[in-house]
Amino acid sequence: MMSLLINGQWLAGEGPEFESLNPADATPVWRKASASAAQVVAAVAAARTAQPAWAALGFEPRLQILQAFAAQLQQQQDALAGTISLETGKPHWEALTEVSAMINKVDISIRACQQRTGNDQPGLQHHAHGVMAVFGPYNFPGHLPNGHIVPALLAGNSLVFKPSEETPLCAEKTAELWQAAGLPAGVLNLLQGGRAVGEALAQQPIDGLLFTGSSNTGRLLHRQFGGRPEVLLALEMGGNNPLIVDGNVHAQHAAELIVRSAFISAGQRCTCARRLILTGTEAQTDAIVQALLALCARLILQPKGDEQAFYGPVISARAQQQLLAAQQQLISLGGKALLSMSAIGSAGFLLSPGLIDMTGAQPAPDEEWFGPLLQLYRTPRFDDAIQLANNSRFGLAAGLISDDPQQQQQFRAQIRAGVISINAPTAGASSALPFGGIGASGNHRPSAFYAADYCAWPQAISTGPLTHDYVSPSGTGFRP
Ligand SMILES: NC(=O)C1=CN([C@@H]2O[C@H](COP(=O)(O)OP(=O)(O)OC[C@H]3O[C@@H](n4cnc5c(N)ncnc54)[C@H](O)[C@@H]3O)[C@@H](O)[C@H]2O)C=CC1
Ligand SMILES: O=C(O)CCC(=O)N[C@@H](CCC(=O)O)C(=O)O
Repeated sequence: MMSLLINGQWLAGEGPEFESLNPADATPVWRKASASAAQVVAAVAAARTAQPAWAALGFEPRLQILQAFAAQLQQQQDALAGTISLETGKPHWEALTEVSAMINKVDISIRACQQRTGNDQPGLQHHAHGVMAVFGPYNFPGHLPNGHIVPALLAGNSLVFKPSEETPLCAEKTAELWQAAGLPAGVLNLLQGGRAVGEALAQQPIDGLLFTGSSNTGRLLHRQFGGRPEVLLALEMGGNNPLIVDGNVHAQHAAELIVRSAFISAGQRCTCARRLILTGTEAQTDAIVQALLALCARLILQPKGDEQAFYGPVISARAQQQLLAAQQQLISLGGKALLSMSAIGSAGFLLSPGLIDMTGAQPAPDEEWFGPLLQLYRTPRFDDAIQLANNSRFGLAAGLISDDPQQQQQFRAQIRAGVISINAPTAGASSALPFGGIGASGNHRPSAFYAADYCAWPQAISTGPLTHDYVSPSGTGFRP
């Protein structure tokens, strides 16, 4: 069965078979063969051959193909959302917002490319890097790889896309839409497979690697790229995101923002809040906790991508077990389960939300647990809350819920995170702004609006009239 797209041809993989499952009931969705080492080499060679003509085509014709892709997405919106929902377990309404983000990415990338790396400024032009590899995560199998693919193609690069092994069908459907949009053969190649295929691709003679995924994998890639400074490496990684809440705010409003920050997508967003830090008096923090618990009790959780559900299952049995083990670890460190996260149903990987009070417990590991597990810390003083929030090796997202202008000002000045929110959910970042973290969350190559920057390299041009004046008779340093 055809699983790879190389030089415009759908081919059967020659590596080991693997499958993706529907997280709602653990039934198989996609089962095909991964790419062999030789097919990885062939995909990069196809991209290398196709790239010069793609770059030479010019900005306008490339832009038209991107717009045709957006039109394809528009036409297939419901079907693609169905595939995303099937393979990730997210509710259909949420998968539809993911496809909308993919559509909007095209116009935003065109604006970003013109503003940040346009060729109409005197003395400056930009060139594509050449062949870029794109590695995608499972949580947004459409939108997040698309956030690299669209700007990279617009800039004139050719690509080899290696999606997450959890979501091969989403990638296959997206690649079909690129073909239908008229993208020339070899400009976007698709390789399916897991870690082995990723490692093989990273070792190829590519010009850039655009990665969205976990901090551990990003670090491995960074190590693998040691000694290859000429290869562009853009790493978008995870976070251990704090959300500070001032005890003076309306408890119900705070609870709604906390739930949207921590539990959207079953906590499977890199921007989800992981550490809730409540400041204020005991009575104030108790009121917020009570409102939060009451709201969590009203959450609609469905194993299948139900239209009504707030969130669906986590991606796999392994993820589910890791999250339950993480909760156990927090409890063994002295955490109190105010809401115990537990597996729901006999099939599928649904988890109820968890809230563990870590106040006074031994320090929790500074890890990203990618699911609906929220740690709670109470501290009376706002200064301490900021310190606690910054006490992480990560620096992706951070939130503040407070009406106090002074607290807002202090938060803006002192918080160490690339994506911050004030009285808004931590998740749901804008594509029209830069998106990336500091510390262990990235390598200072933010994506979204700034993706244009890592998709092209600048060339400064000096021009002058061709005269003899450079070596003038009166010029310093020359004999008349
Ligand atoms: N900062 C950001 O923009 C975002 C970050 N993420 C992060 O992604 C993670 C969830 O996604 P996952 O799919 O679990 O990430 P992951 O790191 O397991 O996988 C990402 C990609 O890298 C590949 N890969 C894994 N090991 C590899 C290796 N040794 N060499 C080469 N390639 C390898 C995978 O097959 C996949 O295509 C979370 O940590 C989350 O925070 C997710 C969304 C956005
Ligand atoms: O990449 C963009 O266009 C903007 C960033 C974005 O969409 N972020 C999303 C999802 C990322 C994640 O958390 O996995 C968000 O902030 O919700």
